[in-house]
Amino acid sequence: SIPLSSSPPSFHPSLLLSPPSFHPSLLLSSILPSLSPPLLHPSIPLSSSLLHPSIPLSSSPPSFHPSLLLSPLSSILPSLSPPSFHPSLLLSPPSFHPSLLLSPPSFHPSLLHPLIPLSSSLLHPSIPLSSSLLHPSIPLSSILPSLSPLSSILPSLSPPSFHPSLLHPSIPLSLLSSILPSLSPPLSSILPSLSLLSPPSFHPSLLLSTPPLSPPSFHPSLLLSTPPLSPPSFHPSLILSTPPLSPPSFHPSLLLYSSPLSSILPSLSPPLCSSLLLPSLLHPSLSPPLCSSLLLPSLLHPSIPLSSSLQNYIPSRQDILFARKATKGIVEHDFIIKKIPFKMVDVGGQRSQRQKWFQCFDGITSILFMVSSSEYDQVLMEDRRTNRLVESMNIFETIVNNKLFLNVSIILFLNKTDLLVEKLGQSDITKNFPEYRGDPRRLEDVQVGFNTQDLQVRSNTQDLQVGSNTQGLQVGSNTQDL
Ligand SMILES: Nc1nc2c(ncn2[C@@H]2O[C@H](COP(=O)(O)OP(=O)(O)OP(=O)(O)O)[C@@H](O)[C@H]2O)c(=O)[nH]1
Ligand SMILES: [Mg+2]
Repeated sequence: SIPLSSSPPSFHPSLLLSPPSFHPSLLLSSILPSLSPPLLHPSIPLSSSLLHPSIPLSSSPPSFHPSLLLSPLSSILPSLSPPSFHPSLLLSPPSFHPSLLLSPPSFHPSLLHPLIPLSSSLLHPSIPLSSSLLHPSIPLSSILPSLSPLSSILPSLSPPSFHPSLLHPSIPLSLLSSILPSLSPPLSSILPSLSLLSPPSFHPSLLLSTPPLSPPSFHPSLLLSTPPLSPPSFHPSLILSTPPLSPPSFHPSLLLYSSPLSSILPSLSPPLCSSLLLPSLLHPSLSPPLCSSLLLPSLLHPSIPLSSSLQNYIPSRQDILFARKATKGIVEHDFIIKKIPFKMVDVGGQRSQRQKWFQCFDGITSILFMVSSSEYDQVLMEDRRTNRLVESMNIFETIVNNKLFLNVSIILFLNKTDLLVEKLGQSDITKNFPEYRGDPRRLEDVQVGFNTQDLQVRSNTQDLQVGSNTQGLQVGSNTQDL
């Protein structure tokens, strides 16, 4: 039902064609019902039996020949709008080969493209993964019973047929991981066989409910493996480590809510809400700037046409607060306070952004260093082995002790106190910081602990002066208090 012409530039059919992961039958079978004209032209003698997953492909090759795709194509070409589709994609030998129809690995994340309805048949005919699974407002627990066949299917599927990508990021894995142990056979017995299938970027250990995955510290970005994602070219296929595809406008960080979603997704418990991956952002019909910064729960349900629900949308203040857009590049803000001009330079904190910092260091008078105090039990998106707070402390230590900044005032903000308060009751800080000696449940203790002997950031010349106030905590630079 979504016109193909609406798809550029984020979607490119070549994504669907790259061997060996693409399987045309999977694609066509899933979109045929919704795309009658122009993709499915009656004059294309592509037999439907070829397209239906329930019919073994092996039975169809005799009746299929690529030339079947060629002749009638000319009649539909005019209706396909470049550049999102080019007939050569269908014709050129490297991209398409009939052998792809015969023995491909059977799943590719491009099949998850929003243009393609995520139907159960798309995944595997026998997996009743309904599209409603994608809607976060529907408790997964009510659907999970129907997932139970997963456990029985896993062993029986031949290796190419099952792929961890069945765990689409839109499915909160933390939910799955809490349920899967109760499945029979247990996940742990399935995992060894998964490891046989795993492409480089996936490791079954990601599925285990060890710290990174257990709520509230689970974050779907952990599924994206350790190699840094290089914005702006994220595509779900990166999860499977196929060569990076480069649609221009998508980055997984766009998907990450750092604010509690519980208020807008009341049926999900807060820890899970805080880190949902939402597929709606993948939809190319979302136009910037909405596409880059906003997510609407109403957009998530596949039955709601994205284009229509967006038409009259005006973001509320709450929507804007919930938005998350990672800073890329260097963003300057000029403003005047009491006739004094200020220039604020905002840089991104992700590892890939840090090499840009040095460009801004000349002539600065002050550094505001932001650290999420609530992330003491979380790991980096770029490197799931590194604790976020440890990473922040290390960078801060480097900055604060750098001779370049001898006369630069430095303010350390430990923000997200609200999340810290929520988290202290649930996640013991001593698990990540055994040297911490205070009361792990007392906010004041933990806040002071960030700055005193336990978690202190020390200068190499003298201890830092530490102050605290009701708003937050400040740490003086090694030359002056602030
Ligand atoms: N709950 C809560 N959320 C906060 C707080 N401060 C910031 N956030 C949220 O944290 C998310 C990340 O904030 P950003 O301003 O994008 O963080 P950043 O440090 O600029 O991130 P980069 O640009 O990637 O370096 C946003 O969704 C903010 O709304 C806070 O004190 N409490
Ligand atoms: Mg930023």
